[in-house]
Amino acid sequence: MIEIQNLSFGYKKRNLLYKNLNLKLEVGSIYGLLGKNGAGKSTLLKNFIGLLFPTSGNIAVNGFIPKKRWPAFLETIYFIPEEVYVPALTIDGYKNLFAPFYPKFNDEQFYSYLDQLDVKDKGKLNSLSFGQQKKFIIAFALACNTRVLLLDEPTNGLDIPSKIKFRKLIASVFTDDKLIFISTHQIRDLDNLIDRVIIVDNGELLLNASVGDIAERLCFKTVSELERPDEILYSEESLKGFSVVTKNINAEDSKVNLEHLFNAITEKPVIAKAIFKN
Ligand SMILES: Nc1ncnc2c1ncn2[C@@H]1O[C@H](COP(=O)(O)OP(=O)(O)OP(=O)(O)O)[C@@H](O)[C@H]1O
Repeated sequence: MIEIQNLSFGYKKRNLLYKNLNLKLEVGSIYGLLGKNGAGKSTLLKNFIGLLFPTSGNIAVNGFIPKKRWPAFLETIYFIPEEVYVPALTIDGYKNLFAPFYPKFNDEQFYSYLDQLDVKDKGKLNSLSFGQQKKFIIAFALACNTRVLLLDEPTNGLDIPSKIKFRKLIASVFTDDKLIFISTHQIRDLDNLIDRVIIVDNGELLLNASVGDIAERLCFKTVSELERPDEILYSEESLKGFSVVTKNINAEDSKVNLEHLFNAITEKPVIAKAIFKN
């Protein structure tokens, strides 16, 4: 579990990126953190893992204060940064060196995930391509079986088949006692994977809601004409008319379109906040 109370963070004290952010993330969910370039997604993840420290406020992850970086904390969490680093070691060499830090590391799963992601043993890891290195780290991270898994732009550098395999793998390893937190601006890669959406913009939390809740409060549909513009949070011309996001006044069933949701929330943050209040 991750609990953030009144978090303020800035790379410079006088220029805060986050101001008084409050957020509670529970195990049993796959969260998608969405935000534009520079919105502060990576910064937030680095605060969770203790690579950056809050300017003020508190963060507790699995009951620990991340900035203390106690071994008992670090064995409960795995962070895959956007740019992964692999040393000049073989797959087995890497596993033998780093797996002992994670008590729940599972060898059999590790090799199976490597196989599923099509990562072949070709000598030293640093001679693999960027995408292969990333898939190697994903396989290792999943085999660690940590309670919290933080992934920063995990699909960057992955080809299309690998993105599909990644999604399948995440869905298959997920259990109710885990919290998976995926930050990305490649929204389509999270389709059908996440069950909670968090949107940040300008250091502000604009949305923290389950996909079910979003489908209850908003309606995603195609209309031939834009009849009541004031009820529309977002519209986009499409082949059959307009794809729109509206308030779900008539309790219609619709599938959440993450890309349109993101545009609706970031373009109309005040209206969106009012819709998702309580
Ligand atoms: N080490 C740093 N020193 C100073 N400013 C930084 C540093 N790292 C990031 N920033 C700034 O903080 C802001 C948030 O950056 P961050 O990398 O968290 O955004 P992001 O949402 O992950 O972006 P992207 O989607 O492009 O990866 C940006 O304005 C960035 O320039």
